[in-house]
Amino acid sequence: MTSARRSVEEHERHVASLLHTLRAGSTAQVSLSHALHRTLAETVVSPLDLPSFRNSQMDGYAVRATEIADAPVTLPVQGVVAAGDGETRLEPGHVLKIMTGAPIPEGADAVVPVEHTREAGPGRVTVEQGVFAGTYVREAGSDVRAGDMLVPAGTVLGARHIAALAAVGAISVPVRARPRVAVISTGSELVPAGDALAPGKIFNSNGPALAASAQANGADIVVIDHCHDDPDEFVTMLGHAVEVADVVFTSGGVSQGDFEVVKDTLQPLGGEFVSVAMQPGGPQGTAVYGGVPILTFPGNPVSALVSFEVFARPSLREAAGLPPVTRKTVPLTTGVTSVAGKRQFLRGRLDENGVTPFHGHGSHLVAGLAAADVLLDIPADTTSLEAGELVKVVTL
Ligand SMILES: Nc1nc2c(c(=O)[nH]1)N[C@H]1C(S)=C(S)[C@@H](COP(=O)(O)OP(=O)(O)OC[C@H]3O[C@@H](n4cnc5c(N)ncnc54)[C@H](O)[C@@H]3O)O[C@H]1N2
Ligand code: MOO
Repeated sequence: MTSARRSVEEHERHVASLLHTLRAGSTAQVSLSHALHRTLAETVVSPLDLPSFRNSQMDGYAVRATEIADAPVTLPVQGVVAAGDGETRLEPGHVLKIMTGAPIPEGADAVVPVEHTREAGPGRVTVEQGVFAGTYVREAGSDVRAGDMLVPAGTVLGARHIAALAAVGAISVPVRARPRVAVISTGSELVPAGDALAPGKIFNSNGPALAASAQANGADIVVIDHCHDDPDEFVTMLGHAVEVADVVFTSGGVSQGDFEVVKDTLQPLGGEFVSVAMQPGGPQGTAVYGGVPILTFPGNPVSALVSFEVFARPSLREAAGLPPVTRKTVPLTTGVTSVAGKRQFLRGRLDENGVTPFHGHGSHLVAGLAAADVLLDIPADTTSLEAGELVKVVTL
């Protein structure tokens, strides 16, 4: 029998302490092409000035501003400087045609855009407007200086950070290691996609869903397996999983039936199986096997995902260096009722008017789960809320 009743908060603390091993904070060096969405483990300092040399912001003519102060002025064109060219020198009394990104010739101090000039016969141009020194010149180091911070530690790398890192020539970056997760779905009724659905059988949805949830929260999936209600098979599978994973998530086999493979195997080995005062996700278990923490989630698909959300997601995100999930407080569009003494996690949809809870509460409603974009978190001591009252929601 289930041994004890726990509040959600107590079980959260218990799981968090069990998963402290994930927070060792190891780092990995990954190539920049694999760094998207990873968390930077150390601050990256720019190894060079950006721009690394003075260059033109416009296609036009490099000039000495004092020589065109009385524009319109016609001057000989000394030549052309393209992007990628090396250093050049502007002779006094001349202009140099210049392209965007090309190095500003020594002696020049401004660029006149081509639109403000006109050709004045072979090799000559008339500059129609004067410019101040510095106009359309991108100074070396005006973006970042060598030795200054480019991207701080703890940044979850997006395309914009990759742009800055690539611009200074970074080949690889130090990132927080991803927690390695094993997912084992249990149940003799389960068949994998592609197999025939014989009478009494169902497709395994928890395995792919838990794996996707873990990946979405910074984890690498190292095992995804399915086990029949067979303790020997389960022990063998678990043994393989703990060799390669930092944490194992199981689903199913934890309540009060005759074939509770997870509970029946792990309880005699010191696993704790409790009833948590929440709905869905009441039957929960934890164990340590081969030194690796195991979280055993209930089998109903909604219960499994809500369990992940409440108990696993915070620790996984912390281990991966991802920011904590934020909760919003929003008004209800319709009233809700709730069971006294249990924290309810209702599925719902959020829009500009507030959150609309779904009315079917069954934990097997997996298609309904797909239609939800938030979970409403109704406190254990609340039994009803009116439309317009505020509730906490967490984005799925
Ligand atoms: N007498 C009692 N019966 C039940 C209780 C209880 O307190 N007393 N609790 C109910 C609640 S609440 C839940 S949640 C479930 C949890 O049961 P298990 O964790 O043992 O899960 P199973 O019995 O293996 O499966 C439950 C349900 O979910 C389906 N399932 C399981 N795994 C998958 C999967 N990978 N993909 C899709 N669907 C899955 C399974 O076929 C069952 O329909 O127990 C209640 N019973
Ligand atoms: O916890 Mo069960 O999750 O209510 O269906």
